[in-house]
Amino acid sequence: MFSKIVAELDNKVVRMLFESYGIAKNCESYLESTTYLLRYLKYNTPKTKETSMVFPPHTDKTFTTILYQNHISGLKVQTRDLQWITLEFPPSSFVVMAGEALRGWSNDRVLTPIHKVIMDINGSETRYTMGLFTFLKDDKIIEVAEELIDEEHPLKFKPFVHLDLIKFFDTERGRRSQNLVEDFCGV
Ligand SMILES: O=C(O)CCC(=O)C(=O)O
Ligand SMILES: [Fe+2]
Repeated sequence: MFSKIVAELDNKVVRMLFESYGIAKNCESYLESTTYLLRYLKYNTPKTKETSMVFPPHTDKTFTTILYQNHISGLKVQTRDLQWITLEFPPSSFVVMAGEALRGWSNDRVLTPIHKVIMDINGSETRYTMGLFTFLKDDKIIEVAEELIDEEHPLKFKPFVHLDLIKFFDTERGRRSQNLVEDFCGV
């Protein structure tokens, strides 16, 4: 039930995104090809400062990620100008984050932020999160729409299949990459 409601929220956000770029016509084929993964995470309070980073910095390899947490915060996100900000979001709200595949789809207009989880060493409560992770299944081609290409934004990425991006991440070069989509399918 939870995942159904959050998947509906995801679909709404994705529709808004496509509409905002004037390419609503492409949206349904993406939504039809979307597959979802729900994950629960539990973070105990750290015993020492060294163990307070309970999820190291990373980007999600998804199309979109939606996170829901209990009343214990800890998610930190890096902005475009490399500042770390702590996201405080109450249990009645969700965070939507762009994954690497969405960065590719958007011709690098949408930021796929590096994020991490740091638990307060003075805290006494467990943090729980639920994440809904979306992926484009099978051989659905993720392709930059012409509307997203202009002089200021020349085409940056060749068409790709999401699973191939994930397979690339699973290689030595992929894991070391600081710029996953570019290294995988940069023009
Ligand atoms: O628990 C969180 O707030 C973040 C989890 C996360 O970044 C992930 O599962 O990829
Ligand atoms: Fe993440």
